[in-house]
Amino acid sequence: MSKQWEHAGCSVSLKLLDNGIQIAWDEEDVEVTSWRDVLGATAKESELTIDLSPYNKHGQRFLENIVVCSQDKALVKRYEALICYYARHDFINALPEEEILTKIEVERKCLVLINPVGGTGNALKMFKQVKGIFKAARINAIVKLTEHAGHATELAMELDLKLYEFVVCVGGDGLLSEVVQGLMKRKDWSDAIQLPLGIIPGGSGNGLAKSMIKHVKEEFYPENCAYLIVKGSPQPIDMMTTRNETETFISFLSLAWAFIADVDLDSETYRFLGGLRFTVSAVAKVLSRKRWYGTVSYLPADNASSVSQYQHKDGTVLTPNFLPPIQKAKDSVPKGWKTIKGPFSFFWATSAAYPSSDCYLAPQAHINDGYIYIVVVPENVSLLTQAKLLLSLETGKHVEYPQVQVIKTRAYQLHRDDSEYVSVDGERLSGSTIQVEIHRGLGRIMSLPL
Ligand SMILES: Nc1ncnc2c1ncn2[C@@H]1O[C@H](COP(=O)(O)OP(=O)(O)OP(=O)(O)O)[C@@H](O)[C@H]1O
Repeated sequence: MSKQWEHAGCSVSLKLLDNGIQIAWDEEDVEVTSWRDVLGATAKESELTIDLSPYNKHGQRFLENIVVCSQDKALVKRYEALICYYARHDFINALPEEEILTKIEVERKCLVLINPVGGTGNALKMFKQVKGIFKAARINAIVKLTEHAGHATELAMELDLKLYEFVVCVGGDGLLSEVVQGLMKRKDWSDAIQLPLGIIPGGSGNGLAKSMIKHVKEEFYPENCAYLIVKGSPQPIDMMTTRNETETFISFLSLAWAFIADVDLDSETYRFLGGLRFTVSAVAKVLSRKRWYGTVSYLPADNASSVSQYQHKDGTVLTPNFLPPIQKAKDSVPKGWKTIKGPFSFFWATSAAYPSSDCYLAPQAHINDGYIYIVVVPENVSLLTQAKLLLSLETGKHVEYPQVQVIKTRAYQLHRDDSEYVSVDGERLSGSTIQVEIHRGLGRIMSLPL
């Protein structure tokens, strides 16, 4: 064993293997750190610092480093380049070593938008907690705090798309939604929406961050979300045309009506209660025995297997494939669609498994499977059943109740009394008719393969 390196005063051998970085003190004393936990490396003279992000017993990632030294400075430089490359790329399918070493390293730069008032107002503190992960992965993070509602939309509309590799939102789903609206309002929207986004959960709902982290079997901590961004690559994410008679909105997560939307709205009254406000508002709503009247029509998933990628008409407009013209939607439902009428006890549609971090609403859903999952209870249920259903949302067990229908679709429309609250990715949408159609893989998000 050739020991060209020193670690903590001992001679060691350092090897880059297909399963990770191996440090061996002798034949028996060998330690391998998986490439999955390696973020990068920095050479300084004869010293090589290898930055790692392993996890503790709770699955929370943290920063750690190994420092090794060699008198051979060319070797130190060589290992720096190779480790940085293997930390980002698949080792087995990697380029030959000599090719990696001749590659000119391009600076990785991202824009980080922080909503200082999102959730409990902790987003800035949260970013400070995770920014070392960006540095260790050699990503230059340019930070901007949003100054008012709508600011992220303005920034996304003006953004030079060539400036950043990706844009990270430290805030809730509402902040990411603002960025998406800004990108989609641009003339070059079809290029702009390909700008990869990332999310660190500094809001209240944080549904997208939770859905992504669960898909890749990581635990839901800000550090793990940052890790997912820096170790990840752009992955497709579905987005939805969501429209009423007068406006079109692009959503990526959910539409809540009935019980959930009302609880969300009413909880504002109880803001002084902090995190408890949702529970208090939910209990009050269950006891009120309110039911919601309306009609839901949808295209069954089986009838739509061949299409619903997205189309740009004349290169300018994002055009739905399945939705009927909204003006006629009230009087006729397209052929092959199904309709269910209320009273409803529950209605929540989502394209991700978790529309909110504490609700495992659609266990089957995947953010790029091209489907929307409408979870609906189209009947009156007893107070006890309703309470049980709501309590089982956290674990996803609600889908086992016979009263719960999970409808898989690519397009649907909802008619209901306009005075009733509907929220789309946390934002209010009015109109007595609302139509939604999913566009598979319209956007991109930074993650390990989903
Ligand atoms: N500086 C600011 N002052 C006031 N409002 C802001 C500011 N920056 C952003 N906002 C608004 O805050 C809204 C909500 O933000 P965000 O989504 O980050 O948090 P949240 O609503 O608590 O979380 P979630 O959307 O996950 O439920 C955004 O839609 C945006 O319009």
